[in-house]
Amino acid sequence: MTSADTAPSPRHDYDLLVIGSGPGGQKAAIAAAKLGRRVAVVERRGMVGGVCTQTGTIPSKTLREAVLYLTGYAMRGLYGESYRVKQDITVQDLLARTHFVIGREVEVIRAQLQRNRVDLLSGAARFLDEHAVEVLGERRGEHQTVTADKIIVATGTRPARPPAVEFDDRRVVDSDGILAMEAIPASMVVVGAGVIGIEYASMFAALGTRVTVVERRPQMLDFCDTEVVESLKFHLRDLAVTFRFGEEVASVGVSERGTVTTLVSGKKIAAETVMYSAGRQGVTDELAVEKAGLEVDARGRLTVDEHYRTSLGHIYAVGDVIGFPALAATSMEQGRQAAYHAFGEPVGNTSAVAPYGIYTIPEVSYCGATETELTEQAIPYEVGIARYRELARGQIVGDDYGMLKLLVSPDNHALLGVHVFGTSATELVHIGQAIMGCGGTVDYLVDAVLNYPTLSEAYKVAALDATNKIRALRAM
Ligand SMILES: Cc1cc2nc3c(=O)[nH]c(=O)nc-3n(C[C@H](O)[C@H](O)[C@H](O)COP(=O)(O)OP(=O)(O)OC[C@H]3O[C@@H](n4cnc5c(N)ncnc54)[C@H](O)[C@@H]3O)c2cc1C
Ligand SMILES: NC(=O)c1ccc[n+]([C@@H]2O[C@H](COP(=O)([O-])OP(=O)(O)OC[C@H]3O[C@@H](n4cnc5c(N)ncnc54)[C@H](O)[C@@H]3O)[C@@H](O)[C@H]2O)c1
Repeated sequence: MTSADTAPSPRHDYDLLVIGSGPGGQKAAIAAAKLGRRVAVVERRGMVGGVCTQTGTIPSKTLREAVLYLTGYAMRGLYGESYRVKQDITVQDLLARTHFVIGREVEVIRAQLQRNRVDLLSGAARFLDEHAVEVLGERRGEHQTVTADKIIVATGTRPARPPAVEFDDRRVVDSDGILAMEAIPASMVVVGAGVIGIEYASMFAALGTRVTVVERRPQMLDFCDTEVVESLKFHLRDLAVTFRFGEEVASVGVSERGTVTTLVSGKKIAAETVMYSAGRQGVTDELAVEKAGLEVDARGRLTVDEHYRTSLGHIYAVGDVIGFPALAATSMEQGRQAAYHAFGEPVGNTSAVAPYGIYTIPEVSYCGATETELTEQAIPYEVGIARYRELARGQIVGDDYGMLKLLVSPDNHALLGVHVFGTSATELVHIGQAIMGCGGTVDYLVDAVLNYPTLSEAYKVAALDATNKIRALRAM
């Protein structure tokens, strides 16, 4: 394929048409507008901000914040196990905050698009040919055809629903349906121990729901540090979560009194609610991609090259619709990079180390390699650990379980991986990411003066731990 055509084309209504206003679509649109291009975004009514804002990242993270605050969970280390901010927490208590944040986020997104002169076209898009898209509005017969030089597909995913399971959005729900719950269930089965399943399992467990997690694989979150996952499992079990690993759901029965989940092994689990979080499916079925000459895979996803181009050089795809890693953070960056590439703007380092944040209770975050990966690749490393309970800030915030682990090369002291478990893990990880991204070594942390008392101090403690071990080894 030749390099991107950068000349504006007066032949089409827009230089760029973006389908979907999630993180990938938003950043693609604004990046192109900043380059002086005529841009439009197509989005369904009531879905501005995408899955991210309406049903995924933002509601789940706001719900988690409300759970942490109202249950007093984070303060129990200081005030005792019976500490609560509110005794009888209702769904209304939890969802009020969520609706408020979603509303504000939608306003921010609309304002950002407006002030960058990006047209927001309301409706569902479908391809007519490789440059023309029809936008179908909510009302019958309401449609318009728009043409564009370049098109970016950012249509995301929706929860995969196994055909054998009857979802009633009341007792048997997915991660969309859970946001419309009428009451906090006393018991719940979570099917699938992926990130979505474990985040919601921990939230409901903190609310006092008896949660059973059923997962087909023998383990959960196996891309994370093993020790961190063990600590998380310990904490969740302490909150009365039961894990059924290596088990598969055979059927889910529903009655007025609740649900019975039958596993292939014959076990039966009674619960008020069943939440399915067993993967997601690309939203391409209404897009008529074949009219543009494109194909999707069995899970509705589009395949792209390293510049996010589909098999057609002028149609790009970004975000969850292209699959792994399927994060809001990576989707935004893919959107920006696709737009820059489409209009010939140089893109920076595309292989920069990216963090992973899992908003369980307690939270988990990491960047770089895990111990398992380094061992498999026969790369030597030393481990430096800091435990929150030995940090003054850890005591102040009442976190006596958190830890930060650095994986360090004994040869050149390069930081190979950073793994954090506990309070503010998803924020703290960025210090390590910055050092890794700039090619720094752990020596910087050994010599650095950090604010005291902070959780960031964990970096210095862990760096000293790793270098002490490396020095001891050298002295042998
Ligand atoms: C419960 C949950 C929690 C999550 N938590 C996190 C987290 O903490 N951190 C994180 O980084 N990621 C998280 N994610 C993942 C994150 O939400 C996604 O990676 C991100 O939203 C993907 O962005 P996207 O640009 O692909 O578009 P999406 O946000 O998926 O939005 C796509 C948009 O395209 C629109 N669309 C689809 N088809 C059409 C069409 N034909 N015409 C017009 N519009 C169309 C849809 O209406 C939708 O609004 C979470 C996801 C879920 C479900
Ligand atoms: N904090 C975050 O960054 C965050 C939060 C939520 C979601 N996400 C993203 O959303 C995406 C989707 O997450 P997800 O958790 O739905 O999907 P997933 O594919 O990661 O996990 C689904 C899990 O369900 C299991 N499973 C499937 N069918 C089963 C069955 N019948 N019985 C038992 N177990 C079964 C699978 O083995 C798998 O472990 C992920 O790729 C993730 O990146 C990110």
